[in-house]
Amino acid sequence: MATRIMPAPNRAASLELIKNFSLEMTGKDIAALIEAKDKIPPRTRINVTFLGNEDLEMRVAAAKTVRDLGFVPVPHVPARRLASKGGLERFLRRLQEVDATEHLFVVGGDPAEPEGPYEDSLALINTGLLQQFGVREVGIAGYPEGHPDISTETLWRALADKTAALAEQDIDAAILTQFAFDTDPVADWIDAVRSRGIMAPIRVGTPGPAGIKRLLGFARRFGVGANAMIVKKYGFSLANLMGDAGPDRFVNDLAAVLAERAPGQGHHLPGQVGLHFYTFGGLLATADWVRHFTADAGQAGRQGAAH
Ligand SMILES: NC(=O)C1=CN([C@@H]2O[C@H](COP(=O)(O)OP(=O)(O)OC[C@H]3O[C@@H](n4cnc5c(N)ncnc54)[C@H](O)[C@@H]3O)[C@@H](O)[C@H]2O)C=CC1
Ligand SMILES: Nc1nc(=O)c2c([nH]1)NC[C@@H]1CN(c3ccc(C(=O)N[C@@H](CCC(=O)O)C(=O)O)cc3)CN21
Repeated sequence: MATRIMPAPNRAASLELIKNFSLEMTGKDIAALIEAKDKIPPRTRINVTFLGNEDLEMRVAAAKTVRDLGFVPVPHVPARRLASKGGLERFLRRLQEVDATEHLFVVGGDPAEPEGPYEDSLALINTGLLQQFGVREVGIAGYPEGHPDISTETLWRALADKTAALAEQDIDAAILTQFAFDTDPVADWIDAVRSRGIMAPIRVGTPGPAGIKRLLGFARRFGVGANAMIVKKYGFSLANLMGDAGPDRFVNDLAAVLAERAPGQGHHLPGQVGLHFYTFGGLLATADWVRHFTADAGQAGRQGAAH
């Protein structure tokens, strides 16, 4: 694929894309969140992962801390990691006790085989339990670059089934994507989602600023494409594996590409698109990066207006 010339940054579009961003933390990032709290706008949505290396108390404590600090908790509920219906109800009840069930992210879960009764996130949505625990919006996963273990056809069918199931239960849906380093697949995937009549808000998974080796490590761990051309386009070179890389180019390029894709040129309106930052253990660095990027884009916009 010829390397597309990246469009000039469109500051207004970048500001539009980054406002109402969401963040992700793990159950081990409570101290980091407390340290970063003054750098994060009030009512920012903060996802709390449910990985194999935390326990129930940590996950509930993290969700409680998010709510207590004035942000909106979005706990992850990975279907395959729940051992029983009772376990799911216990988790949802504990989250409701700390006012953290309004927004959930319901995801399959990385285990190759389910550890309990739920094969996938649709099965969990179809239990009908979510409304009983006050759930108002469910985030579901999207894959602009596909998934290493799941066929693209299966992913499209799952996306359609989940959004339909949530609509039937009168629960709002939001699509949260796997992170990426290349904007072309993301813009094309957004077009494909809208062409299927799925209009749910999309939050594009974006790598927070982190060490290049760490970013590539997570890319490999989660099956995210990161070949030499793409990481160069993102802004770091495989030759130089030291130092940090931030998503400046990714955010500016995606915003500009989406702004260029006016309807009528064979594209669909992108609809509501925002950014979800995977902090990769760098919550404060990500919060700082967002503040500086937003200030710079705003300032450049004002200067531009001044010319
Ligand atoms: N932030 C996070 O925690 C994220 C996690 N993921 C991972 O992506 C995978 C799929 O999640 P969803 O899109 O919610 O799928 P899903 O639960 O909607 O399932 C879609 C289809 O893929 C199959 N499937 C689900 N998880 C699988 C797995 N681990 N291995 C093989 N097949 C699987 C299901 O049987 C179903 O047919 C999960 O492993 C999930 O943990 C994806 C994105 C973000
Ligand atoms: N397939 C898939 N599974 C996932 O679990 C997953 C994705 N994709 N996409 C992106 C997010 C990001 N995820 C993570 C998971 C762990 C850390 C992390 O910082 N782990 C550190 C510290 C230990 C901890 O906090 O758990 C580590 O070194 O593992 C970050 C992001 C989970 N997510």
